[in-house]
Amino acid sequence: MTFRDYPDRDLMFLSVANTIAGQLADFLRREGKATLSVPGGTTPGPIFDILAAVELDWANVAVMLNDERWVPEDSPRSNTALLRHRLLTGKAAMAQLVPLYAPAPQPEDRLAELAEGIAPHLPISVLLLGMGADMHTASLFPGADRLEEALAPDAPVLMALRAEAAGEPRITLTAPALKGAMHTHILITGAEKRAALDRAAGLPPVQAPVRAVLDNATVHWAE
Ligand SMILES: O=C1O[C@H](COP(=O)(O)O)[C@@H](O)[C@H](O)[C@H]1O
Repeated sequence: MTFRDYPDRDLMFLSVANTIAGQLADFLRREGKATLSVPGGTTPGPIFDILAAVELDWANVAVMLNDERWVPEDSPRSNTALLRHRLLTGKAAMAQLVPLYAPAPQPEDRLAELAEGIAPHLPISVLLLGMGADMHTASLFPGADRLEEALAPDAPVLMALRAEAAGEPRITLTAPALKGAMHTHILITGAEKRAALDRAAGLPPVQAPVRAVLDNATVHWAE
């Protein structure tokens, strides 16, 4: 793991967005396409704002979420809505959204077709992850009903999980899909998450799911 701390959040957002844009540009130059996978939640919005204004061949960038809360897009909890409003706009409006949600009562109802949609866009070129103070990343929550399966090396790319702390049912990329990414960045803010990251480094992934992706990640932190 590489750890970078920043004097303030604005500097961190700018620097991480700049790094991601550079890595995407490299993929586009070498392969003509790239996949960017990103978190939802409260932390990444400013990075999305910066990226949306960057000049890139966005039409050849597939953008997907690492995980989604099983709520319709008009819910304030929808990670897809966040993506549409903050990232897939401006210069990035041409990017291709790979959906992680489709209307249905339960994620299992649409899991197979959503996984099929993701498959052509793997491995992920650039992965940006968030982390909760409980050490969950994507929707791999400690105590989730199928966490051990989702952490296993032979896990399917996408799974539906439920955890008390998660609120609604979740759909999430599993550990092997996340670990297959070519570049991995974890974005965290505040003292509580920094302490959680330190704790996670000494715990097994089943207790601290973020541990599953730490080895090859660059962690970006600002107070
Ligand atoms: O529920 C989620 O939480 C994590 C962390 O979110 P934050 O609000 O603490 O930044 C996020 O990475 C994940 O994508 C999201 O679904």
